[in-house]
Order: sequence, then C-alpha cells, then structure tokens
Amino acid sequence: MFSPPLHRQRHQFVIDFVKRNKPKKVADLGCGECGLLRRLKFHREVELLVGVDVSSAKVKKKMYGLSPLAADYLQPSCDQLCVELYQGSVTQKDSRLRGFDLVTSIELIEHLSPADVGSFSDVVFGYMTPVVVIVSTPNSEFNPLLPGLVGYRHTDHKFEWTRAEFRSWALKVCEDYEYEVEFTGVGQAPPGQQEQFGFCSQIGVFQRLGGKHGCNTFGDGAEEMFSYTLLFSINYPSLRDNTTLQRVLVSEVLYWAEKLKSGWTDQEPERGSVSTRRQSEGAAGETHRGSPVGLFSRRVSEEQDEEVSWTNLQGQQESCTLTRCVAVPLAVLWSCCPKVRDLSGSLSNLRQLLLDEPKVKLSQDCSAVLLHYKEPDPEEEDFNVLEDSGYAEASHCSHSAQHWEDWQADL
Ligand SMILES: C[S@@+](CC[C@H](N)C(=O)[O-])C[C@H]1O[C@@H](n2cnc3c(N)ncnc32)[C@H](O)[C@@H]1O
Ligand SMILES: [Mg+2]
Repeated sequence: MFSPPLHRQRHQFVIDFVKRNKPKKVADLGCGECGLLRRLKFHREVELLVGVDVSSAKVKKKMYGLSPLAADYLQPSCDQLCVELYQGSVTQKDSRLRGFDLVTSIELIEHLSPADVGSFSDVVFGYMTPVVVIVSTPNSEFNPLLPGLVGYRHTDHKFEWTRAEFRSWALKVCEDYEYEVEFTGVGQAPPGQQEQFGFCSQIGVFQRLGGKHGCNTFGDGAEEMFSYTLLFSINYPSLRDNTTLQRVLVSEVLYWAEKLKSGWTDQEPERGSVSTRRQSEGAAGETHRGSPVGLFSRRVSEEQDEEVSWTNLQGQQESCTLTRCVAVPLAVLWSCCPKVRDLSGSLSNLRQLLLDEPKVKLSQDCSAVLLHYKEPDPEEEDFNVLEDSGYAEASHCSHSAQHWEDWQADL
C-alpha cells in the first residue's frame, strides 16, 4: 500500500533527523531485529549506538549484522563507533541509558499496557532524560483506509490511539518532564484525505527544554543501576585508537618502503641504498658505520650474506652474519606517501610511532627503515616489468631522495 513500505518510511524519518542534527549517542528502544540500528551505524557522527528490546531472541537473530565489516578493519577511519545491545524492558531504569542525544521508540508503546506506558514515560523522559525523543505509534483514525483490517493492526497491540489521544499523552509528558513536542507522521493518506485521516503512523518529536544544556537531574552522585543484560558489544576500529593507528601505519610504511626499495634497487641500482647490517643472537640490526644508510650509495658488496668472526673482550670467539640492507629514510617515506603523512601527522611522530614496533627495523639513528636486500632473481625480472609500476611512484620520489640530507637535519 505504501511506497516505500511504511516501516522503511519510519526508519527514514529517524535517519533524516540524524543527518540534520548529528547526535553522537543514539538509543533505539524496542529495537527488535536491529533494522534501524543497522542503518544508523553508517552515520559517521554517531559514536555510541545502543539497542534495547525485551526479547533477546529478536535481538540475537540479526545482531551480528552490526559487526564491523572487513573494510572497517582494513581501512579504518577516524570515526569512532561503539555498538551495544541489551535485553531489557523500557519500564525498567538502567543508568547506561542516561545522557543520550537521541532516543527512538518506533512502534513500541502500543505494545505496552496502560500502566507500562506510565512507567515508559517516567523511565524515558524522567530518568534517561535524552535531548530528543522520537516516538511513533499507529494512528487509529487511519485504520478505515487499511483494507480488510478488523480490530487492531497487530494482535499484540494493547491500544491504538487517535491523534487526539496521542496528543493528550504527549502534552502531559511535556508538562511532567519539561519537554516540548512537535507532531508529524509518515504514510500519507490519499490526496484530499490527509486532514481527515492523518498519517498512518503518527510521530511525536520531543525536545528537552533547554536543549543539550538543559537540566539533567542526575549528577555525579547518581546511583548506578544495571537492570538490562548486555547481549552484544563492539568497538569499531578507529584511527583515534593508538593500536589501530599503529597497525595501519606500519602496514602502510612497509608497503611504501618495499615499493621505494624496488624502485631504487631493481630499476636504478645506483640510487639504491644498500648497507650492511649485523645480525647476531639477541642483538638484531646494528648498522655498520662506514656503509651509511639512507645515503643512496652503490651496493657495498656483491655477496648476499657474509659470515664474520672476531674475539670479544672475554677472549671468546663470536660470529655473526652480515646481511645487506636497503635503508629507506623516514623523510623520504614522509615526503612520498600522503597516507603515511596523514596517519602520523609529523615526521617526528612517525619515528615515535615506529620506535617500538617489532615489525619495523629502524636504523641505529632511527632515521630510516631497514629492509632486507635480496639480489633480484633474473627469472622474476620479466615478471616485474609487467607489474603496474611501483617504480613510477618510486622514481617520482627520486628528487626527494636527493634532498635526504636536508630532511635528516629535520629529523
Ligand atoms: C513492532 S516491534 C518494532 C520494532 C522496531 N522498533 C521497528 O521499528 O522495526 C515492537 C518491539 O518492541 C519490543 N518490546 C515490547 N515490549 C517491550 C518492552 N517492555 N521493552 C522493550 N521492548 C519491548 C518487542 O519485542 C518488539 O521487538
Ligand atoms: Mg506495533
């Protein structure tokens, strides 16, 4: 009968409100199978999304649809989002539901007994005290237009209000709990009949008097109350979280360092900076003086690895392997890779973030990333030519490489 379907129109009404008003903390009461929450999670301004329903079975049915997608892990944004789902009744108080910017109650109140509607008003408007409450409920005056309908629209409905009944309840709520309300709805009557029948679903948008800064009756000393059961809780990966930032930065740094390395060593060996690194038990990665990293010198040796031995101060014989490395200066990475720049914010931050990162080997003075150098396999070379060219990007950076000494001063 409606296009788009009525339940979609109700959810769209909330989505449009969220787009306009950008609430950070949103709770959906009587969230059912979480359909509205699944749409709300795409709104970047929302940082906390909570669903409550008396039926845990309904919530559990599709709650994993609220989990982050693979892309949320691979390409996390700066946005933050935490999703929590509870089993609980809107007639009970729970302090985790206080202080929200927006609380929605879509087609819920008509499922409550009149006494429970009283508790709902007290809990939502008197205890949770959100800045805005959106309540939708059937408009019984529209029922004659619904073909074949006998009695209520749903067997579980305890009542269906006329517009006047809804208005009277809403105005009483405003008086008791210091809110103001605007009436509207979704599901239009046929042309010319809107005034007579009203909307199929009537909606009240309640705003707390005083807005965001209006009185919230709970202070620091308010007693905590947990009557809901947590069913699901997830924190979306965000670049504002240091572990996530570090993970993404490291993979970006290693990716670009490898690209630059192959640009320098495979394509233009004279620009490649190949140095020698000593690997011995416990003490990995000390750069040899005399074969400086980052200075784009010629290869120091044609040998891949070299066994050396010496006598230590205690007169014992020690040995280690000399491994040839390519040093990619952090300053070059910083200059060539916009994403590395965006993620780290500054060159010194970049160094700081990589300092205790086990996946990244830094040069002794922490100014360059060291990558193992492997002699190119001639059989692989033909294949490399076909690869779309990292070299193009790497060689694009070659002028930056020449200014390495300036950057070194910067570090
Ligand atoms: C008609 S469904 C609406 C679902 C959802 N709001 C939507 O728009 O699709 C009503 C929901 O309210 C829930 N419900 C009923 N009484 C409740 C109560 N006292 N506390 C919380 N949820 C309740 C039901 O389990 C059901 O999921
Ligand atoms: Mg209903």
